[in-house]
Amino acid sequence: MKEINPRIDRSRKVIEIRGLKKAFDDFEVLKGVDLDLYQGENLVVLGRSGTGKSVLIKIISGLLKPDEGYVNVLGEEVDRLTPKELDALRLKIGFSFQNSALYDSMTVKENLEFPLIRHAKDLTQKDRDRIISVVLEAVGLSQAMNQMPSELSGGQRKRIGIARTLILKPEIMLYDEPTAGLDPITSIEINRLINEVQRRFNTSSIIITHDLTCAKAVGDRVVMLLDGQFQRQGTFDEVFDTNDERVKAFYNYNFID
Ligand SMILES: Nc1ncnc2c1ncn2[C@@H]1O[C@H](COP(=O)(O)OP(=O)(O)OP(=O)(O)O)[C@@H](O)[C@H]1O
Repeated sequence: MKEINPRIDRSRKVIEIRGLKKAFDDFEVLKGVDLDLYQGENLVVLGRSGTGKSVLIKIISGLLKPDEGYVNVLGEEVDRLTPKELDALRLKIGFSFQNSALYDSMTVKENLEFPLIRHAKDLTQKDRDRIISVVLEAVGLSQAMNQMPSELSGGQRKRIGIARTLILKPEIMLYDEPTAGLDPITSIEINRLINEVQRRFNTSSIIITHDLTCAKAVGDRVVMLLDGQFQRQGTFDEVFDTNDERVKAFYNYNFID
């Protein structure tokens, strides 16, 4: 069980969502979702496949428009931003998606340099080298600087993917199924890294997962999306301390200790 991060600032919400609704044709995916993410917090969103977790992330990042509701990210009402303002907001959000693949023809260093060249044009080569060293060290892979992605294990590639996301110093990290497809030992390493990123960079994160070992290891707070709404919220143990058969079924099906 994770010890709750003492540096969480509950007076500062980095994401605030109220009454969020989203339907596709007549299929209601989100039916009135309320969510707060506090500065420095790791919030885990649990839910079965198809419950709308990715839709929620896409709405937070402005890729999808809500039908109804209020979505505020880092003080900005996402729905009201111009495309340019939205681009600026997205630079403050780090996306670690399942399919955020590395460029196979580039070395690790070149992969990490790419977002800096694109989005931080004022930096000198010396600045870029320093930032790359810091993030590689943070993910424990300083020695991989000049390797090609094909020479790395799945877990190492995942770490480099997270390093590439961190390189622009995001205020919010969104992790979509961070342990999917990894063996249990590598999953534990990624869970540790998510906590390390929180501690070192003071980021606020949403972690979407079905992996209950991951939820328990990284979540300061856990919410469960069921039937289009957050039915349960609290610490991992609080969320599962219930007689709700749907929640018990999710636990029994997913938890491997
Ligand atoms: N652009 C879209 N058009 C139509 N339906 C969509 C669209 N995006 C998502 N959906 C539907 O919304 C529902 C929720 O999808 P979502 O991808 O958010 O699920 P999820 O909880 O992330 O699942 P998984 O864990 O499998 O990724 C699904 O039934 C999906 O088919």
